Amino acid sequence: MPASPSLPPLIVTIDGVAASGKSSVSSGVARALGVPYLSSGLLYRAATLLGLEAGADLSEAAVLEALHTHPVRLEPLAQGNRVWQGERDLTADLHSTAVDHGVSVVAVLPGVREWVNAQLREVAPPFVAEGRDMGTAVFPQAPAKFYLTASPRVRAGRRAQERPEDVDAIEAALIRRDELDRVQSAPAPDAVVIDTGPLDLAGVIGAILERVVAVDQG
Ligand SMILES: Nc1ncnc2c1ncn2[C@@H]1O[C@H](COP(=O)(O)OP(=O)(O)OP(=O)(O)O)[C@@H](O)[C@H]1O
Ligand SMILES: Nc1ccn([C@@H]2O[C@H](COP(=O)(O)O)[C@@H](O)[C@H]2O)c(=O)n1
Repeated sequence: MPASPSLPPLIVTIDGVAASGKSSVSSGVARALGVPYLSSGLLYRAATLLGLEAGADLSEAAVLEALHTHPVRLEPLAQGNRVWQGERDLTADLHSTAVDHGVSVVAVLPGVREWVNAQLREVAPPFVAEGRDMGTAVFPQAPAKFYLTASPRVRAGRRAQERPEDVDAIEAALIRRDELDRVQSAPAPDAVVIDTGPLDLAGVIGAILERVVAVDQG
């Protein structure tokens, strides 16, 4: 009997708009599958933090110089990613208001996108990759792609439970970030789009796992 062809190690991509649940859902899916997940957003945030700390403008040259001088690396754990600069753990500083405001400006710089994509492509699959363009630009070959959405109000309401900020201000900031990120945030044509508004976290994770298992079994 001929040997059955072996399937390539699985890549699952989970893209979506800001605060749609990408990291919580990716962590849940990754833990269920026993694989790591990769947060591309944390790398864009780290590039922004280094650019801000360098004190210069957030120009491409300044940000790339900062990344070159102080190399950072992603630690892609299933329970939550961390970003390191040598022995310094940057993770807790990556969701500040200053980084939130600057990140979309840094993320459109082509050299920064190349830097992030190269870091992600160095990781050997299987894994879950989350962000905006995982299923389109970075891992277009992935056999299982998902795109998460929810209304700005729903997303802001969820965020307001994590942060002591006004829900209207959070909603306005999310709408601004969605607009600035629009170019790289188009769903892959072969992605399954999930409106997470009516679902709880377990419901979204369950829907994705059901589909992933079907894809993985050929
Ligand atoms: N389906 C859901 N039901 C209820 N709460 C949810 C759901 N999905 C995500 N959340 C909550 O919404 C908040 C935002 O989720 P999360 O941080 O995972 O989103 P994200 O897309 O990774 O955000 P960002 O784009 O800012 O990195 C978290 O508090 C999370 O627990
Ligand atoms: N694939 C990606 C991922 C992220 N970005 C940019 O980074 C910002 C922060 O990402 P979060 O996932 O933490 O929301 C996001 O607003 C984008 O500007 C990106 O461009 N591509």
